[in-house]
Amino acid sequence: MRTICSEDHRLHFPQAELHAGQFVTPFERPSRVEYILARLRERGLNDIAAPDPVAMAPIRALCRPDYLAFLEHAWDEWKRAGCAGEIIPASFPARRMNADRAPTNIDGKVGFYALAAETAITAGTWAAALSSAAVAQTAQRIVAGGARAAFALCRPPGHHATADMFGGYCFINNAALAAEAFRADGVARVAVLDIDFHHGNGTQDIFYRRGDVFFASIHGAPEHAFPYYLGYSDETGEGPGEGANLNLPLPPGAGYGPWAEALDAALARIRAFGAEALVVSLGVDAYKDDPISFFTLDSPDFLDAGRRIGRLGLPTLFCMEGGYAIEAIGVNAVNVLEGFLDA
Ligand SMILES: NCCCCCC(=O)NO
Ligand SMILES: [Zn+2]
Repeated sequence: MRTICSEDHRLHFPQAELHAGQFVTPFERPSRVEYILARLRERGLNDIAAPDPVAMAPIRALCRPDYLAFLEHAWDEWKRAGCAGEIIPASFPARRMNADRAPTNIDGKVGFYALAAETAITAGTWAAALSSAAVAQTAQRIVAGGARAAFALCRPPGHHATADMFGGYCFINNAALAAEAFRADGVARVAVLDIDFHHGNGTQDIFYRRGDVFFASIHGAPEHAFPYYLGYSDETGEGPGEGANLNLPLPPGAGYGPWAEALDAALARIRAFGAEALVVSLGVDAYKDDPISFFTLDSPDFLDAGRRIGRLGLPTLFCMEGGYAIEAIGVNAVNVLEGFLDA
């Protein structure tokens, strides 16, 4: 299995993340990639390459133009406005306010395009987000070209990003880009399976009214887990997308038993949907020692999960999402890949 990874992920490493009322070193940090690369090499998965240059047209097709312009120019505008620190959202369009018009003021614009306050933007964030998108695009082309699977070692992650919002450490939705690329390649029905602990609200939002891309997510119940405001089981899609969205929320403390049942349910629905290609939003924050999550999966469970996904028999693109138990992230992420290859 070929892995695609860009060194430019290092351009995004904010000084701080707002967590539990304190500014802490961000959980989503460059060393995550190092641990995964080390484990890939340790397990003989040495086929690791840099991405092709980013293709902007698919990103422009996925994201709203004003949002992309915001991401590209936010840092310069922020600095021109005399803001001393990194960009952190502070004012949001709240209930019964006008969420359709972006302010001119950069502080207002930041909150307009943000879905949460933990994710800072720095001077290098735009370039890093584009490099992560290029990683997903390049890995998708490998699968579209006939490979059984490929691993897009994306950083920053993407599954919380919508067409017009960033947050949850995400800026551009890499998995959605890959699903759209499969569609553009002529794959009639594509499935996105999100096994990150957190609901992939961005991916859901992007495909919610679409019947050609099936979205399934296993995640911490939204009444207890970020992103909180999407991810309920009664969200089943709208219009042409009715029935093409499957949320499988699980309660605090859920272990591999119920999690694997949810996975099997998702895989059965993906099979019934008739998917011809699969994108896996590969977050491993369902791990028992993850610092910001509440499932209790252990490392061998990720091997079994990979096997179950592999038995679907679809061309599969793995897009790295979350996972913050840094010492274990390599084992857990690569276990999914090895389980898949073993299926
Ligand atoms: N309090 C913010 C939590 C962000 C979670 C990001 C993530 O791992 N998403 O998959
Ligand atoms: Zn996550």
